[in-house]
Amino acid sequence: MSIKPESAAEPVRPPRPSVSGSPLKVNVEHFATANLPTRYGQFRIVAFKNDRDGKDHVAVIHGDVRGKQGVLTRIHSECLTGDVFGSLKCDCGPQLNAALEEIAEQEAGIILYMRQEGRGIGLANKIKAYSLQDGGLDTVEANEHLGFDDDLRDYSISARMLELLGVESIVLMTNNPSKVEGLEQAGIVVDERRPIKTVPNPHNYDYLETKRLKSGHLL
Ligand SMILES: Nc1nc2c(ncn2[C@@H]2O[C@H](COP(=O)(O)OP(=O)(O)OP(=O)(O)O)[C@@H](O)[C@H]2O)c(=O)[nH]1
Ligand SMILES: [Zn+2]
Repeated sequence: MSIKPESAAEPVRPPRPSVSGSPLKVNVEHFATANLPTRYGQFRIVAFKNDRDGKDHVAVIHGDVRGKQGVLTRIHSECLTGDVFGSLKCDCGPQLNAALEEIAEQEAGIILYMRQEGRGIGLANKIKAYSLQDGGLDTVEANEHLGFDDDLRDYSISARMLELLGVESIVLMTNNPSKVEGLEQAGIVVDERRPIKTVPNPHNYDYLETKRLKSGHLL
C-alpha cells in the first residue's frame, strides 16, 4: 500500500517554498465554476487545478470581481478541525464565518480556500503537532520539533488564482503580514490590509499569543 504524505506516520516534508524567497513558478488553470447558494448569501465556487501541489483549491466569489479594484478578499488556509468540527484550539472557524458574512455584504468579494492544512504540513502532521502541544510545546515549537519551519505556505498559487479571476487589486482580510508580503512578491496589488477580529477563548488564548509574539501576527 502506498502511503500518501498526509497520512504518513513520520513527518513528510512538502516542497520548501516560500514567502521570503522568490515566488514559485506554477501553472494554474480554471477547472469548473458553479453557483453556490449559502446561508451567508449567493456565491459562485470556482475550482482550479495546478501543476505544483496536486490540490484542488477553490475561490468562493460574491458578485462580479473581474476588472475591479480593491476587491475584499480573504485567503483562508484549510483547517479541518476549526472549519468543520468547530475546534476551539484556533481561530480559523470564526475567521471563515466572519469573512463569508462580510464578503456577502459587499458588492463583490472573494474567499480563496487554500488546501494548505496545518500551515502547509498537512493534516496528519498537524495532529502530530497538536499532540506535542498537549504535552506543553507551543505551535511554533511543535512544528520545529517535527522538523518543519513554522510556516511552509507559499502564495504563488493564490496569486495566479486571483489573476485568473481578473481582479486588479485587493483589500486583504488578514492579521498575518507575511501573507500580504507573499502575495505582493507573487505580483498581486494589495491596496490595504484589513484586520480580521475574533473573540479569543480559553483554549486558543495561548495559541493566539504565540502567533502574536513569535509569528508576527497583528492581533
Ligand atoms: N502546524 C500547525 N498548523 C496549525 C496549528 N493551528 C492551526 N494551524 C493551521 O494554521 C492555518 C491558519 O493559519 P493562521 O496562522 O492561524 O492564520 P493565517 O491564515 O496565517 O493568518 P490570518 O489571515 O490572520 O488568519 C490553517 O491551515 C490551520 O490548519 C498548529 O498548531 N500547528
Ligand atoms: Zn485552525
